[in-house]
Amino acid sequence: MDLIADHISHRFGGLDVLDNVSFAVASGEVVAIVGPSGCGKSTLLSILGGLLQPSEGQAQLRGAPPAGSLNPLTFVFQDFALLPWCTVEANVEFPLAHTALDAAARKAVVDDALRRTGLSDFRSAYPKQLSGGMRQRVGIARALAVRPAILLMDEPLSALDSQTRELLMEDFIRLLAAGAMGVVYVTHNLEEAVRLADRIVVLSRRPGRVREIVEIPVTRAERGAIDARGKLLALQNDLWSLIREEAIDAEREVQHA
Ligand SMILES: Nc1ncnc2c1ncn2[C@@H]1O[C@H](COP(=O)(O)OP(=O)(O)OP(=O)(O)O)[C@@H](O)[C@H]1O
Repeated sequence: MDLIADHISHRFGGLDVLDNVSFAVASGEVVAIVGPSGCGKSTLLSILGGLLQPSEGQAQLRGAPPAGSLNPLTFVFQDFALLPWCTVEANVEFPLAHTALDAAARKAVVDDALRRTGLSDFRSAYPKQLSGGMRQRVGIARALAVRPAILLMDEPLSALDSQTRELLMEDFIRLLAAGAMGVVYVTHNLEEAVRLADRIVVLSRRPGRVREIVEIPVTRAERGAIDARGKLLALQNDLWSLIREEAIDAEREVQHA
């Protein structure tokens, strides 16, 4: 199943936030969205996920959802958005509550999501007993439980320290290799973008327009190799040159607001 951003523009009252944004995410593909602060990345993700109706254009899903999918689109948030009074298992099961699955089928789905995220031994723990990285694994397991066609991720690693972020990136690369899930990955972090994405949509300063769509010329499986790392670093520097001036302007604007 593919997700298409089709000429999306959005304004909040008198504030133009997005201007004619178009791109597509095919199944199995990771598309990162980068751009200066306040350029409309989270707004775009909300529109893609159907939480917000755009002023113009549309977000469309094309094709059949994966077998057993309970929801074609699902979100992973920066702050994990877990229910603190529920165990890991109950958090992962939460989105299944209003589905037609019986208890045994729900348990099978939860077990599978916990296994894929390395959480099987933590099923009875509460979020406050877990590190930030483990909490975000719960957020990812909960998203996987609905077997989405497309995962919408808003800065999923930015609340984590750099070592945990590195571990979760490795987990995430493994997880993606196993399936045909498409991903939209909003991030400020250009290193995450070049490590995880197949393509990077670079947005301009607000109102966010597509400045460039950059293809990553190395497969995810090859990105650990030393020469690939050099290529990715060069790409990361190119991306930074592309957005640096606008990032400075956006920063000044935030400070003077
Ligand atoms: N519900 C809303 N009502 C009014 N303005 C909003 C609303 N949501 C966001 N905005 C404004 O829209 C602009 C884009 O916000 P958005 O959060 O989408 O940008 P972003 O690129 O994700 O920002 P950041 O990089 O800082 O996370 C900002 O100026 C923000 O203040």
